[in-house]
Amino acid sequence: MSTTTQPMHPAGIDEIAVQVAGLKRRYGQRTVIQGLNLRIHRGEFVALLGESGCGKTTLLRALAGLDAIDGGRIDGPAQPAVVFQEPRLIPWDPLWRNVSLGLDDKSGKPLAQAALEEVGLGGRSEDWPRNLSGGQAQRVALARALVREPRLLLLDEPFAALDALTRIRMHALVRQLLARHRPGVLLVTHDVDEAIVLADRILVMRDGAIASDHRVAPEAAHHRAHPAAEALRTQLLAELGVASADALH
Ligand SMILES: Nc1ncnc2c1ncn2[C@@H]1O[C@H](COP(=O)(O)OP(=O)(O)OP(=O)(O)O)[C@@H](O)[C@H]1O
Repeated sequence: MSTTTQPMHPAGIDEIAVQVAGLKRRYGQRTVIQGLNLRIHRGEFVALLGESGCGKTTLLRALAGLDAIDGGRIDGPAQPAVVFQEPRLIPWDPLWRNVSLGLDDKSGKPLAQAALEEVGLGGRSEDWPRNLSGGQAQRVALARALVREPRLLLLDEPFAALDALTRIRMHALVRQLLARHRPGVLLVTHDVDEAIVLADRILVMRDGAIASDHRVAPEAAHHRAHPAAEALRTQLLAELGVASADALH
């Protein structure tokens, strides 16, 4: 069973970050995405859940312009910002240069320094990627993504490789950063609780399309044990084919 509702986006936000209509993507004879529709506004945080292999990364790569599409339309920025599971930093460039990649050095360096400051690494701009922890490296990747004030930010499981405490700190940081920069965000994750904590809307992908679209009530995002969070978690796990009791183990 799925609940396909068209939730309201937060008040005052009407600029579209990306709009997808009738998207189709094939690998050889195999159709992975078929007739997918999606709209994300600026300032809106959308999480995408779905069983392994359902096509989440394929969708993200299409939105990122990394892969061609076989049908439909994507109306959005040609080069949105992307953060992957691994930070993908250039080892022989200091942090500021990693963050200002593609910008010219003169204007890029102060922008990169300000972005590093924002992610709590203000004193480290001349340092090297090899000297960073996993969480710090991922903060540099976030700074690099936000330094150009993107209209659309794509996050492909960016916190999956981090330990639980670092992940919680990253969630708080991401919320702060996004409140300031207000891109539209699409987060691919396997973590139902991460989706509830971070997202305004949660989409479940199935059979190559968006099967359901859930608005996250603010009280559910702020309190894990709130009945609204419990109800949404149970609903999402059921849609993903996992009983809630199994998810605890
Ligand atoms: N380059 C490729 N060539 C052929 N098939 C591919 C390719 N990339 C992905 N696929 C197939 O497309 C389907 C969707 O893959 P995708 O990586 O988008 O799934 P996913 O939902 O992101 O999975 P996961 O949650 O496990 O990361 C899978 O069946 C996969 O085998």
